[in-house]
Amino acid sequence: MNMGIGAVRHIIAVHSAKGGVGKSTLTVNLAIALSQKGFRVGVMDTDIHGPSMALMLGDSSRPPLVDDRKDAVEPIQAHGISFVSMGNLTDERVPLIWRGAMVHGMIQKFTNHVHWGELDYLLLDMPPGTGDAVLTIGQLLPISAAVVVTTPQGLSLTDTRRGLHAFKQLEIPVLGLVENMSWFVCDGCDDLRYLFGDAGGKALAKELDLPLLAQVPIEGTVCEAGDDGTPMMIAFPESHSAVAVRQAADRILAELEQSGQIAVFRFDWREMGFNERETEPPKIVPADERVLVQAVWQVSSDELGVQWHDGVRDILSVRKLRQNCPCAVCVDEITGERTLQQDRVPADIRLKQVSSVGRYALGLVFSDGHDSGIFRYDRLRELARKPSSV
Ligand SMILES: Nc1ncnc2c1ncn2[C@@H]1O[C@H](COP(=O)(O)OP(=O)(O)OP(=O)(O)O)[C@@H](O)[C@H]1O
Repeated sequence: MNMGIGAVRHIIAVHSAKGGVGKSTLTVNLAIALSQKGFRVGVMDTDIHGPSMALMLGDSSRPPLVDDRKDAVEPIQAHGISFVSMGNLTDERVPLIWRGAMVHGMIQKFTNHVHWGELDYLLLDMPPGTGDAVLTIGQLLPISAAVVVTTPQGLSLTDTRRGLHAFKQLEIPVLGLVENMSWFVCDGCDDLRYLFGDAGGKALAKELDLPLLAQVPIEGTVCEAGDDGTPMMIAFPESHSAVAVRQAADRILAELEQSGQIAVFRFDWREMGFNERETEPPKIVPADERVLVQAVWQVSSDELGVQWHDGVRDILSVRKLRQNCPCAVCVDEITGERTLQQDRVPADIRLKQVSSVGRYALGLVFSDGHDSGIFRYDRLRELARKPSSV
């Protein structure tokens, strides 16, 4: 994916339906486990209301500006990974009570104004729960896949299901569950003891039809290392929890490979001037041929070009797009009937803005001010093949 600045191959969301289950701890340690395998890894702390990355990675400094630019910063480098967190921009002890719109703005800043450079994996420490913030992030970023963290005591089927439903809506595949604080080693006898029996995580995974990627033990060293700013993958690389996190990282890579998941590129542009018709897409085509949409470009003032994964190119008239807007204002949600009167769409309608929505759609803003249409790629392709009347 092309981020505002830099290129990221895969974005992986680490999520939990409930707070306090160790999602941030696992995000950081998974990121380090992946970097120890030789990958270039970044972490974006999207848990804006409760950022903990700066503390866990032991660096609360401000991100440095890129050269002499005022609008771009470098991510902070710590323990072999890059990261940004609100914890580097505000005092972590001050809770942020922000409205959704500001969360949206901050994610855009973390995406467009951070010089991530070339990354193999960008891990997102997601906000807990299944609220708006998760949907917003899923729509703003082309997330390749998600990993769900739970604990034996947090094994709430209903909550986890709700979380999974949000990912399904966003067409983000879930690679599996990681059960944290699942077991411990008995001090006296070295036996493994499961806090609530070893079947909990397995049963939940079975119930949800997801792989159980790892069961991470509860260990004092995890907490200690997190509080000290040196994550346990570095401070205690031979601990039971480090071994389990390495196993989770291996499984994530394997599941990602097996599921055939691919990185999707991100784009966001406003109306631009042009002198001639551009029938060739610009050279922003990712190498992977499975990417559903390889390029989107402005062919002329009233045409949009799309190049698909199979090399097929379509040129869609902007007026036809506006006439076929699928939003609830233009189509009756219950009957499915089009309420927008086709002939009322001006002949000279233009596009003001085009952006990718998550990994599945285009968001279009038209010159008549209409901005609520989300055009799914599959429907767009169908539309391109419909006779041009409507
Ligand atoms: N396996 C573990 N063993 C011991 N302590 C752990 C383990 N995992 C996490 N912790 C501790 O549990 C606490 C909560 O962890 P963390 O902040 O990662 O949770 P979270 O799910 O990200 O929370 P939030 O919902 O606030 O974002 C921290 O003090 C952390 O050190």
